[in-house]
Amino acid sequence: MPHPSSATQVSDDQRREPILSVRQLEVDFGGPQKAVVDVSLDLFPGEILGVAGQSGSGKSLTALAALGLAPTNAHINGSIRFKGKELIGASESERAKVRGSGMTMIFQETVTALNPVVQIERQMELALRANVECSKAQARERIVEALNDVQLRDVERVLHSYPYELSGGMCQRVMIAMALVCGADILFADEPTTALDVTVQREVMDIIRKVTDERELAVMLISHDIGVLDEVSDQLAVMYRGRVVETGPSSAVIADPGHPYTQALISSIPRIHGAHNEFIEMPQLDFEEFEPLHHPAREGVA
Ligand SMILES: Nc1ncnc2c1ncn2[C@@H]1O[C@H](COP(=O)(O)OP(=O)(O)OP(=O)(O)O)[C@@H](O)[C@H]1O
Repeated sequence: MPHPSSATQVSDDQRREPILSVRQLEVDFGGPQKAVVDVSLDLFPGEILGVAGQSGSGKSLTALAALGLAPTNAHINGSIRFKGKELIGASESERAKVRGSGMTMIFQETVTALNPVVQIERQMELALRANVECSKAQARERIVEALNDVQLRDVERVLHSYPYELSGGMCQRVMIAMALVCGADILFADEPTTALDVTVQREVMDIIRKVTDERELAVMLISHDIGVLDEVSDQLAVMYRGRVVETGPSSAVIADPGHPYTQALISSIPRIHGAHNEFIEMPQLDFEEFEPLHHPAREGVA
C-alpha cells in the first residue's frame, strides 16, 4: 500500500500542477512497431509514480526521452513539459541545464554511474558545483546533509571511500544523495533495487519514499515488479508493448485491476501465504480489444 503520510502531505493544489507533463509521447526507431506509443503521464511534487511492465515495454525509454537522453537514432514526438516549459525541440544546452539541476536518474547499476577511481566526496562536490555556485565549505555542508538524509551511517568514512569500498545498497544511497545535493526536482529511478537483496531493497525504497516526502521530490519509479511498486507508489502506470494500459492511484489499480495485462502482472506477485505463481504466462493482447483504463484520482482531485 502507498505510504500513509503521502496522501495527507500533498495538497490538492500541488497535485493539480504537475511538474512534468508527458503527452502522447512516441519513440520510434523505424521498426515495424514503435517502442513507445501515445504515452501520457504526469509527475507531481511529493509523489511517486510507479511505472510497471515487463522487459521491453518502453519504461526506460519513456524516462530517457523525458531526460533528453534517448538514443540518437530514436525519433521522438509528442510533448514533454517541465515546469510548463516544452522540452521536445529544446536545444541540447537547455536539456543539459534541466538535467543538471531539474531532473536526474538513478539506475540498477550504480557501478557504471559512479566513477570508480574518485572518492565519494569529490564526486558529489563535482556534481554539486557543476550546477550550484557555492564555496567548498558550503558544498561540504550540503553533501553531509544529503548523506544524512539517505541515512548513511559513518558519513566521514563514506566521504573518503571509493565506490568499490561500499556495498550496493550504500552506493544506491549515495546516488540518491547525489540527486538531492544538486537540488533536483525530479528523480527517475530505473529498477534501483533490482540488484539488491530483499532487505536492502526495502531500505532503499523506504529512503526514496522518505526523501520524496521531505524534499517534495517528484519520482518516477520504474520496475518490472508491480509488487515492489505497490509498497511505495502513490500512483501506478502499467505499460505493455510501448503503451500505458492502466493508470490510477496504486491502491485502486492493485485492488481492482481492470486490464488483463495488469491482472496477470498482479497475479505474478510472490505471496508469503497462499499460492506463489512463479511462472505466469503474460497474455498476448490485441489493443483494439482492450481500451486503456484510467482509475479516477483521489476524491477531490481533478
Ligand atoms: N537503440 C535502440 N534501437 C532500437 N530499439 C531500441 C533501442 N533502445 C530500445 N529499443 C527498444 O525499445 C523497446 C523498449 O525498450 P525499454 O528499454 O524502454 O524497455 P523497458 O520496459 O525499460 O525494459 P527493460 O527493463 O528491459 O529495460 C524495446 O523493445 C527495445 O528493444
